[in-house]
Amino acid sequence: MAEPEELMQQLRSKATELLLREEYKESINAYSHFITLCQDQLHKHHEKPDPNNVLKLQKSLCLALSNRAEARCRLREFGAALEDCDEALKIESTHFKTLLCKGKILMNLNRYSMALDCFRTAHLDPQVCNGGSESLNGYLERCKKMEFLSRTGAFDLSDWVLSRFHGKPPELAEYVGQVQIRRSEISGRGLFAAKNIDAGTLLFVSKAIAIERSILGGEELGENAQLNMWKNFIDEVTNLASKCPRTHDLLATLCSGEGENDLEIPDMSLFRSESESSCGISVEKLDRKRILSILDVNSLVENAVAATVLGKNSEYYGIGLWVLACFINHSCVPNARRLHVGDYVLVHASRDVKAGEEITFAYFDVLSPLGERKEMSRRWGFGCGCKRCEFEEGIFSRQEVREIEIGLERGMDTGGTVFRLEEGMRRWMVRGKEKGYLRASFWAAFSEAYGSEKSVKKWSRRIPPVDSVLDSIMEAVGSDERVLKILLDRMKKSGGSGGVVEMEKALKLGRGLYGKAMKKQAMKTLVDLVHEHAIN
Ligand SMILES: C[S@@+](CC[C@H](N)C(=O)[O-])C[C@H]1O[C@@H](n2cnc3c(N)ncnc32)[C@H](O)[C@@H]1O
Repeated sequence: MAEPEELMQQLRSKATELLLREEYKESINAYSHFITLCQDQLHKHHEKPDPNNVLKLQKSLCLALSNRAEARCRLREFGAALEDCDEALKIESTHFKTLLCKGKILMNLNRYSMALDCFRTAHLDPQVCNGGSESLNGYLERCKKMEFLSRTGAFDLSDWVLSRFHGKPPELAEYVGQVQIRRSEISGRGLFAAKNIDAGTLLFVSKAIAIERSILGGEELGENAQLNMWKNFIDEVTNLASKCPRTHDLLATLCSGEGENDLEIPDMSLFRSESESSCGISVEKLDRKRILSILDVNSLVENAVAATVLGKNSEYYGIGLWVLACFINHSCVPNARRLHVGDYVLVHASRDVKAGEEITFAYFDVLSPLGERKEMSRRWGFGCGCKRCEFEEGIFSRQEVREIEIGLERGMDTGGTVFRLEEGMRRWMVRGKEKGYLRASFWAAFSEAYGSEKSVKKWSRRIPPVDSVLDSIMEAVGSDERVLKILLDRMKKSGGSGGVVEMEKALKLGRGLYGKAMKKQAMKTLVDLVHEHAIN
């Protein structure tokens, strides 16, 4: 046997063995060596053609490229893996193994319809009849489902919720609904509703670029453990950005805390599932320092106050990056909430939103007074200038409001506090939504006063009915678990499940909290879980 051929034989066996042993890096090296030799041989044949040998070499090259793509795919080096697949398909356009691998890569990149094309072409291969069909059919079916979901946003979590999160979470896919990125009056860019949207409507579903999770030991996660998580998280994102051009370019669209108002408005197509691997704009290469700043400004904690994590217990803490969610600014009168399911975030309207209105999250607890919110937004690195903060600046500077705050700190009767505040609002001519703002700011007093039987009895003639208070808070700050809990407690105390009107109200709150991805029966189960304190 001629020497190069022998070497090639050895390299091929070694590369295959390493691939089977899941030693992907080493396998890639061996395949790369083999591929170079193969290409050299083919080049030589170009000058002195020997059709039989050329065919054999081309077959070997195609298979080697396909296997290297598989190894690269396992290491999540999707960009390079796709290039290998395309090279292999240039040699043999219907190569079964390559089409299967390319389909899997495209699914990982959320390019479902292109993945579907690959699986459909692979289906035409005669190999399908020789045992390859089972896994292919599995991928084909999964991909069809994901393509449909990403196009329609028809997610339904009902069965999983009804089984109280037993079993695997339902399959999700990335989806972008009626939203647009535009210049924001709040700060930099923001996400906006492209049409009128009612409470509970899904705005988008996004898969995390990366997530780092930990189980809480005791009450909290220790400082060291937190630092460690943070470091691992930055390492993972940096590594992914270096391997995947699309991830890199998506990260490059995010703000790093500087020059926010001069940042470009990215095209929405970049966030749709079928977008190209790279966004095509020339961006400066991100270094670790810049990635760190980007993560600092944009990462989200899964179990934050304005989020619900389904299917996990409360002993759990996770930090992650969901790109489209990074364009949502904060408001103390937010209109959107997020639901975490596996590695996906589902963002929905938490109350009715008008076309052109900015979509906003609560970055921190908005059921707290102005001073506390100011402190929390300072920690985030900005001063919030939303309309509620603007209105409350005037109100909180009043001597009477200061006295109420001090009274509360000193343990003043909460029913009395509510009474004083409601009286004050009448005198200061506070009307409509603004009443909801102030009630939300004094939530601690309102929840205690309306949550205690004794207090309700003592003050019921002098303070407004709980329903109108809860309605106004919900209208101001959207749905919140704590508001729902008070409503459910009242329904229970008034005997059983309460009236139809109250149940409808609870379900409406539920839709604002968890979105419409659940049928009525599943929403009832969720609402029950809230009452049993089993969520968050
Ligand atoms: C996740 S980004 C939001 C999108 C950002 N505006 C952009 O253009 O990329 C978070 C940053 O937006 C700004 N921001 C968000 N909400 C704000 C608010 N209510 N007031 C002032 N700045 C805000 C802050 O600079 C914050 O660090």
